[in-house]
Amino acid sequence: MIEVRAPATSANLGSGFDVFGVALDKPADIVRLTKAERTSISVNGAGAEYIPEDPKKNTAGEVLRSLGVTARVEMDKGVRPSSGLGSSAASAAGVAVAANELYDLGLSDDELIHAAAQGEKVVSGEAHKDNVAPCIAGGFTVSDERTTAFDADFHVVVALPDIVISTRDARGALPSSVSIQQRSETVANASHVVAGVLKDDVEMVGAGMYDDVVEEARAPLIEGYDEARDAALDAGATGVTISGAGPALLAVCEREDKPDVAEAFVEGFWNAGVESRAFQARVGDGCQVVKRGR
Ligand SMILES: Nc1ncnc2c1ncn2[C@@H]1O[C@H](COP(=O)(O)OP(=O)(O)O)[C@@H](O)[C@H]1O
Ligand SMILES: N[C@@H](CCOP(=O)(O)O)C(=O)O
Repeated sequence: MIEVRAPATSANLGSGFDVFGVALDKPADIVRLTKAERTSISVNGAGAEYIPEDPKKNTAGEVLRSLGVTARVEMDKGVRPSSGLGSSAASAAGVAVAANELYDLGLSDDELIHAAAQGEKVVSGEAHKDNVAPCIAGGFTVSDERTTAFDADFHVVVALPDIVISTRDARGALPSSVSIQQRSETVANASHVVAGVLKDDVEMVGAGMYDDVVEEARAPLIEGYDEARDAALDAGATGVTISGAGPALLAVCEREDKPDVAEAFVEGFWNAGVESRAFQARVGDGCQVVKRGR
């Protein structure tokens, strides 16, 4: 038996749509794998009632199939599904890492990320790596065919409004093309995010997260987005963006501003008539094997 802690992740970071992602220090899933002749999945915890146990419909089942192994999978969900915090990715990544250990597959992080992304395809229709990559590698990651991981530990606040948005629906809201000017603005902003991570400059990271393509298309799906975003920026956030496909919002800020930003997020959504909760976090490590047994 292998037990893995798989962290929540926040993908995109605005200008890095489908490419950037960060692992968060909390919340997390716990996945437990035991060798078995056929794959079975049991789910409990946050939003378990919305998560299929059919291996063909659960990200974990597709990951095991793509690795050519079977196992009994027990999931304790700490990452609420359809919130924009990589819930489906946490299961996919956690199971990939656990299977690698359980069957001594000797796979690299890039190979595990590829396998986990096949799981994401079951759910959102596309094998995007920007959740599973930071979930496996930890820190801040830049992913296309390959993944580059960076140590990062900047502070964030996450606001979770009482809204549900599936990644598949949010991807359907995107424009089919962008202008040359939008392309160059996005490349510039995304470059500032990477530079800010490398220079440990939270102002630069926050400013670089600005995006007027994906964010503009998805903001209408999140009631209270404008009020919450403006309130968080006024309270000291250096940048605010939709976390993944939403509805969660992610603010980057200095450590000392986290309580004010969290309070501002909730007040901003409240003023728009939307219940929400906010939690303080920071960029953290990737999947970790927490238990080995028979
Ligand atoms: N192991 C899993 N964990 C969470 N969601 C899963 C899993 N397998 C399949 N799903 C489906 O994926 C959806 C959540 O994924 P998604 O819409 O991408 O949101 P997010 O990954 O941000 O939580 C849920 O509707 C759920 O039915
Ligand atoms: N790049 C993807 C990220 C989805 O993240 P999730 O946490 O909402 O699953 C997208 O924006 O569609």
